[in-house]
Amino acid sequence: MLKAVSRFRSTMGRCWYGSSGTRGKESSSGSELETATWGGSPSREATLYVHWPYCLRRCSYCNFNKYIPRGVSQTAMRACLERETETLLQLSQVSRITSVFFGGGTPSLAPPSTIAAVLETAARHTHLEGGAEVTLEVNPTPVGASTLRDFRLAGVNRFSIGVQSLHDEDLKVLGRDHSSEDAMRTLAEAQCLCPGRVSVDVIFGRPGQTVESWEMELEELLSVCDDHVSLYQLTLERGTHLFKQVQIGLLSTPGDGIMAQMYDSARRILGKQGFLQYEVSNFARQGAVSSHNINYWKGGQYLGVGPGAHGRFIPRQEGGVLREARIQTLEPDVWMKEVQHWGHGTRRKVSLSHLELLEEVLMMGLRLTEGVSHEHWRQFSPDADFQQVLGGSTEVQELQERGLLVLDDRGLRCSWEGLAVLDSLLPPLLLQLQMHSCQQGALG
Ligand SMILES: C[S@@+](CC[C@H](N)C(=O)[O-])C[C@H]1O[C@@H](n2cnc3c(N)ncnc32)[C@H](O)[C@@H]1O
Ligand SMILES: C[S@@+](CC[C@H](N)C(=O)[O-])C[C@H]1O[C@@H](n2cnc3c(N)ncnc32)[C@H](O)[C@@H]1O
Ligand code: SF4
Repeated sequence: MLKAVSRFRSTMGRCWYGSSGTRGKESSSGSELETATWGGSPSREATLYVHWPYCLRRCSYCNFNKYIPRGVSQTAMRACLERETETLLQLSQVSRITSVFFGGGTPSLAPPSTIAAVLETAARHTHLEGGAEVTLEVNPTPVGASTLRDFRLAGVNRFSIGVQSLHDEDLKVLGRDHSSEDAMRTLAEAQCLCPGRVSVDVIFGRPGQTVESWEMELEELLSVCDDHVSLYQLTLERGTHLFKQVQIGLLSTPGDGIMAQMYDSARRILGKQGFLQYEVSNFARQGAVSSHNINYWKGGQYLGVGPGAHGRFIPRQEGGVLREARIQTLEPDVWMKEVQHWGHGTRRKVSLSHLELLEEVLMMGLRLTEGVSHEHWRQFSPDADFQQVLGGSTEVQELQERGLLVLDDRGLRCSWEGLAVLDSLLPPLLLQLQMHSCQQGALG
């Protein structure tokens, strides 16, 4: 049986936990090939991700990098975020920031002046266009109308609201500290401030949920929401409270078949309401796609600032020519000390080989409904097109014959059915890519 695509972890997770990140080399010995490969894209451009690591409490399902604040110095935190932004901008020699995303944790707990300060720092050192997408993730509880307005004034022009569910009982199980009424109010306030640029995050596959109740809940949400919806299938993360509750039999989550039905019906309902699916978990109408997240899926450069933030960029100031995968120190107090001392809190950096870069382009790009176009692939792989790389694989051909994968004059993409089982399609594709790369190495 085909494995369903994990509609959460790999959706965003691979943006920065790329497999290649753990296999790359710690050195950064460049090669002509890498420079040429990456040279095809506008490498002086990047997006900026800023991680706010604090939350008011821990949701039962979440294993993101977050901490309950105890005596945080807002002044020091702000200074460190500004300093690290400056350092990474200089290191990358990026001249244009095309979007900024404040994620977390709960960045709506940050003082709006801190958000403004980071944006001003970015604008001081690079070209940050007036219309560039600037997203802030918002938890429906702690933020009042005036604060959302303050964030708007600070430069935020897109809000991503963590609604998660419209059922109060389920919100309790998830350990959320807001009600569905709070979520509705926050959503309405956000829509007044940024019409057409408000997104909602919803989790499905919750304990006790049925396909019918999910369909009704989604219909209700779509009657009030704006033009962007992100649907995440609940992932039971080891070490979380929810994981333990399920392990000891206190709660149970729907089985794979039900999860697949929930995903399928959600896609149909969203489609009927005019939402186009543009990625495994993301749907937009009126063209309200998130340009920041699309940059991850299209293999663009990004800088990651703040505790635990991930980045992918070429450190040009150091003479680097290979793209590096970077992760900043996780623990906020330690991260702050490092930034105060060194100007940045990069804990780990590995150079990505050409093959690793291509693997990322494929894994990330196939999450998009449009897939990877020939033109896009050529930017990273000028010497071997899809036919040359994948043509020799009977397994890949079989996926095409079964109608899961499409390779045509537009490029490589998943079919409707294929997108739902993307995790099963990737292994043969990656294997073929690796074999092709080995053959080329042997010939060269
Ligand atoms: C890490 S949170 C940060 C934003 C904000 N603190 C919030 O909770 O809305 C971003 C999104 O990740 C999703 N998420 C986190 N853990 C998840 C899990 N185990 N399974 C599915 N989705 C998850 C939630 O939908 C959440 O909106
Ligand atoms: C799950 S996504 C939700 C995006 C949202 N649905 C939207 O449309 O804007 C956002 C989360 O991914 C994580 N994230 C995104 N980019 C990151 C990066 N570069 N480094 C570390 N975490 C990142 C953060 O935890 C953030 O809260
Ligand atoms: S889901 Fe959001 S609010 Fe809940 S613990 Fe995770 S980051 Fe914090």
